[in-house]
Amino acid sequence: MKAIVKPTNQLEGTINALSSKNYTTRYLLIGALAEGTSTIYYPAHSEDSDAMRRCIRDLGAIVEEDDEKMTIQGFGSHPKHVKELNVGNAGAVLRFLMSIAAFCPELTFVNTYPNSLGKRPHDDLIVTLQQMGIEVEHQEGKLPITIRGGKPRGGKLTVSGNISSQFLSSLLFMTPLLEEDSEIEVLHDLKSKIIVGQTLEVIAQAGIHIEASEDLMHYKIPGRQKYQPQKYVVQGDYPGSAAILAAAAVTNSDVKVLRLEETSKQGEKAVVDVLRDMGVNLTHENGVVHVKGNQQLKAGEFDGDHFTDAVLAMVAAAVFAEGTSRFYNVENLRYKECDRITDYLTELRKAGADVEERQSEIIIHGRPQGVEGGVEINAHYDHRVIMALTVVGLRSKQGLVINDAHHVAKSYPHYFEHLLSLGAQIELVEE
Ligand SMILES: O=C(O)C1=C[C@@H](OP(=O)(O)O)[C@@H](O)[C@H](O)C1
Ligand SMILES: C=C(OP(=O)(O)O)C(=O)O
Repeated sequence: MKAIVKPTNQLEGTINALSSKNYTTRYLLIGALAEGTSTIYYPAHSEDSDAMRRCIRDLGAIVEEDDEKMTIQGFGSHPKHVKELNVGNAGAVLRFLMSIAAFCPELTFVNTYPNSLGKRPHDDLIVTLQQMGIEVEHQEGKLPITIRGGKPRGGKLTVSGNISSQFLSSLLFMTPLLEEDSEIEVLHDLKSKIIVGQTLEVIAQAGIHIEASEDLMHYKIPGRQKYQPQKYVVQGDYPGSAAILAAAAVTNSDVKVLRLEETSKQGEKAVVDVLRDMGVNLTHENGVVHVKGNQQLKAGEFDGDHFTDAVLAMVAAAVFAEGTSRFYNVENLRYKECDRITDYLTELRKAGADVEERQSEIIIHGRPQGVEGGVEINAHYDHRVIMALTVVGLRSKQGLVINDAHHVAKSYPHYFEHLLSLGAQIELVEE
């Protein structure tokens, strides 16, 4: 699908935020790891959450659903001994399930997105699985990956947090099910640290006990624990909503996004403060973010690691700010669906933005008068590139054509529909 994004001066209306992808994948997983029936209310429906649902089904969970909820009858620590799993393009799903695969005799994760997930590194988790006595066959740390498990060992484990927090989260989900107690030490830095809080939150909801140090770098995990089946309610998704809020910020707008809890543990909640710092007129009360955009933004400097999945949307807003903005501590954006620094900036430059990259920084010299546009954008298989470039297109002089825009469905299948309902000028062309 192609998205033809036309200059749009005004956005107005109210939308319900999509359901959180990251909570949905987590609840599906811990539902599968429980023995008994768990219920998830308002689960996300996206390619990534569907990938987790499909994989836990393949591994033996029984999943039923209606319009409002899903029920999952889990397999506990005894997944079905399947030979192959296809996680699509979902990094978190792959990495979370690589540890669970250690309970299977031989399981191969296939490579169906060679140009996206197929390029992402998983070495840091492979090293830890090997510490547990698991044999892993891989292509220099990349897919396809075969895990020969059976009886993973606990004990003293280390994992690097330099590239991704998903490796640590994966181990936190799995180690409580081991026979032995475990201790995990995180080596180097821990990127996207904030999202580990979501992992610990949902694990605790399922009655699992983990002792975490305050800096989230050390963990003590008693073995032989059982996930309890529970009822979970999925909150609204900040990373996806960040793009809608950015679109409202760069246009003349009166836009409300509902279901965005002020008390959420999602790091991307920070976008409310980021936009406020950029001078955007907004309020956040009773789960509603209300933006009254007037196209006047000012530049700022932000530690992007706190809101990793919303950095691209905030950069898109900064393209139209007065002055030079800097998003620092974002090197691990290079290891996501595409290189979200080099690839994203290539597309922004085509659109007419004035941007610079460092190894771990994005610098934007704002153009409050707008950018030229009038070009075709390569989506690089990345939903967040698509969403962010759409924001830029709305404020461009000649619009933008975003190729392969269907990849938006990785996290936010209704993104364009939501923008259209707010009055955005977008034409979708099936190819
Ligand atoms: O744990 C998770 O569900 C996620 C962790 C983050 O990845 P990194 O830890 O690789 O930054 C985030 O970007 C991703 O969308 C989801
Ligand atoms: C990076 C993302 O997801 P994942 O790592 O799970 O593929 C994302 O949703 O932006």
